[in-house]
Amino acid sequence: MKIIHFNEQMPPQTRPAMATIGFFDGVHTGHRFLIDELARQAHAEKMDAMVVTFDRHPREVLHSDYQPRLLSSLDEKLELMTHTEADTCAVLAFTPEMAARSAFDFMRTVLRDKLCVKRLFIGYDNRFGHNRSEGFADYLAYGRRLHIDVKESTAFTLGDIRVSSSAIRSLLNEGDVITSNRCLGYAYTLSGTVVGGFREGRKIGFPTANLHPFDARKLIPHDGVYAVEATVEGFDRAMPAMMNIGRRPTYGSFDRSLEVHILDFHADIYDRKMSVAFVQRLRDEQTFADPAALAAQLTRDEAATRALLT
Ligand SMILES: Cc1cc2nc3c(=O)[nH]c(=O)nc-3n(C[C@H](O)[C@H](O)[C@H](O)COP(=O)(O)O)c2cc1C
Ligand SMILES: Nc1ncnc2c1ncn2[C@@H]1O[C@H](COP(=O)(O)OP(=O)(O)O)[C@@H](O)[C@H]1O
Repeated sequence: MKIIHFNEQMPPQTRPAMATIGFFDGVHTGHRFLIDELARQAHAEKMDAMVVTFDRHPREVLHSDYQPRLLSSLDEKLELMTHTEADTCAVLAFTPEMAARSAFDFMRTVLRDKLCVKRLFIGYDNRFGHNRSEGFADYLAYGRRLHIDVKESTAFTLGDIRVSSSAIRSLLNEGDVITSNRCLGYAYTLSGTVVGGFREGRKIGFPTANLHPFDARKLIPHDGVYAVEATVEGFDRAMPAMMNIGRRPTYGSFDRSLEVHILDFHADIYDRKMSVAFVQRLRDEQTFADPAALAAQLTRDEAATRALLT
């Protein structure tokens, strides 16, 4: 897949494209359904299948009160896009100038003149252009003037769930990683660096690698204990592990931390990159009478993790 970092000075694309536009947070099953249908049509007509997206969430630039936590960083999104049938992903810097453009101006100067878009698929709930003030009927009318064939795509559902980034955020905020993973089509993952903690873990026989996420904007699932698959830089396979997201109440009250104990593993991994893919939530975080009681529970959590992952 070709990645274009859009800028005003770039020469126009010459290959006619069928495109879709959106933030595509998480590149979930609904996004992939839309992109793969677009690609099928584009390839049948010998056109480029193009995804047009933004480098950051519009709300971040517009300083909106509600800032959604993200399902994917830009790097993760581009990596996920390589697993779709899209030929090209055009990444636009979402700047205040970009936000100020009208939908018509955007369609004319960016989509038609630079990206050579001939057909545009717009998600059933997608809006773009200044203040998101227009709707599908307007895009259709602008498309007629600009010779862009505008199509509306339908909602993708899995059983009774209408898959959307916000629905998946809600599921992760409730700790329902099983349903969120079904909607995503892959296991939700957090990546970061292993940093030092309080050195209590090893005293109770459960050393924990503390994960410091690369992107502070990523969504952290609901507090609690999870079975996860951990991948550590320098080790070639995913390893069964258990993770606590919380404030370690047994030891006092602390900021939220992400602590991962990898099963059957003994190595110093400070400063390494680590990714954890969520598999299942095991329980709430609890306050134990003492570290020995915590250790006894961790032994039970380990057995549950082993039963799930090995
Ligand atoms: C799977 C797992 C579950 C945990 N559950 C709890 C818990 O319910 N309550 C708690 O106070 N600490 C819990 N912890 C312990 C803390 O997350 C942390 O590992 C411990 O305080 C040691 O921290 P340190 O490694 O930074 O010294 C759990 C740890 C793991 C790995
Ligand atoms: N099985 C394991 N799972 C996670 N980390 C481990 C494991 N074995 C050794 N380690 C190492 O031990 C460190 C954690 O030890 P711990 O006593 O919990 O201290 P701290 O959390 O303060 O760093 C990890 O960062 C890692 O380098």
